[in-house]
Amino acid sequence: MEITGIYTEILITDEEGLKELYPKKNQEEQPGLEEALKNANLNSRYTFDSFVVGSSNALAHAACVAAAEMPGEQYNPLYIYGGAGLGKTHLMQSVAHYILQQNKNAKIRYVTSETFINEFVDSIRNKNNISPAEFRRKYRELDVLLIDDIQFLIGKEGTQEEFFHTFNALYDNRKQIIIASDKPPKKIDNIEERLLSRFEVGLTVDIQLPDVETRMAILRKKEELEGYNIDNEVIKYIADNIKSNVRELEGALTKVVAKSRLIKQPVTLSLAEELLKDNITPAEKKELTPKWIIEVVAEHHGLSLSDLVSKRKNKEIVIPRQIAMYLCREMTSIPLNTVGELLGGRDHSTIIHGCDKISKELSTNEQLQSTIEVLRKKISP
Ligand SMILES: Nc1ncnc2c1ncn2[C@@H]1O[C@H](COP(=O)(O)OP(=O)(O)OP(=O)(O)O)[C@@H](O)[C@H]1O
Repeated sequence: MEITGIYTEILITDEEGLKELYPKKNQEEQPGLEEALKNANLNSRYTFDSFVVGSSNALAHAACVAAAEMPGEQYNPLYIYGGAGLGKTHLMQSVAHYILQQNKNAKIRYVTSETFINEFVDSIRNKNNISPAEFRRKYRELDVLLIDDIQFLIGKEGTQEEFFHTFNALYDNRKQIIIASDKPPKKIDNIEERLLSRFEVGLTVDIQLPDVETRMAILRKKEELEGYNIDNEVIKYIADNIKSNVRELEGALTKVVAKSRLIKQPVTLSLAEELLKDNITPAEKKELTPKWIIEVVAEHHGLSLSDLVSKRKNKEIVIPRQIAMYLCREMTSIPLNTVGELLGGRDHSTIIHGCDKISKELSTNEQLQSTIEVLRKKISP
């Protein structure tokens, strides 16, 4: 962390452990395809089959399917934008994978703009035995070009010029171009008008943050692909709490599974709570009021507000209700009568009883300790 500025976790395992963590499932490719994927610089796991479609990415997915079925015909260029870790690379590579499945000899290349820049600069310096002419040929003879993180290329004068000509050569020959970026073309700083107008000839689609149903489906898909077997309550917990992007969502599941295998224990809700307490996406910061606390507690337990304040006395509701009482007492100085009113008109002694019950339980119940810790973070990040 001190050196890279990135929070990194290191997992020490052996070959057997690795096989268990990453079983080779669904990775058998037909002969020749694997090599074609490698030559095109593609990750063989990024396919339409492994991509979960939800409302946040449906349009981008449909556009990619159309581009895969009729490359260069309909949406050219296809420009996909959205935040980090939301599936742009996965989706654009799925198009290439699909095309290669139809024709292993299709000339396809996936590059980040950083690689494009480096290769271009190397060719000018005649490094790696590639001349500028060869560099040009390599890109201008492609059937499909996928270029990721285009925002980093804009403004780099020589490279931008080179890219412009590459773009024109491919476009004029009706070759498919797919571009990914963290922002729409118009929002890229210093983008030249001539490049902007070319990007805008095609289709621009965005990918948004997935909703909770899509997050659940993504976790289920990962579980299926990796051969995990995880309880629904754990999947729901992760989907409810890791909202920032899909990369983190997948990382959370891997972390929980890895830990459970290391300690040779099943994946349980309390293990997930314990491990992920620093990863949960904080709720939007709001004023610290009992109403806010009650809302967060209800949402955390998958209950509606009306359930939490109702007269119902089943355990699934009573415990979260008492947790809400306890947190209101611990985190605010609002009179308990007011808390009682907010919790469905309960009297002072009921609130004291609920708070004391949780306090007592906390001294021995580790799962409750970790729930309270997570809730405190969500309430007051
Ligand atoms: N809808 C989805 N279904 C299945 N997996 C997904 C989905 N969206 C994203 N992923 C997975 O999330 C991870 C991150 O996705 P990806 O690298 O494509 O994001 P990105 O938008 O290109 O991010 P960045 O801008 O940081 O490069 C990948 O492992 C990818 O497979």
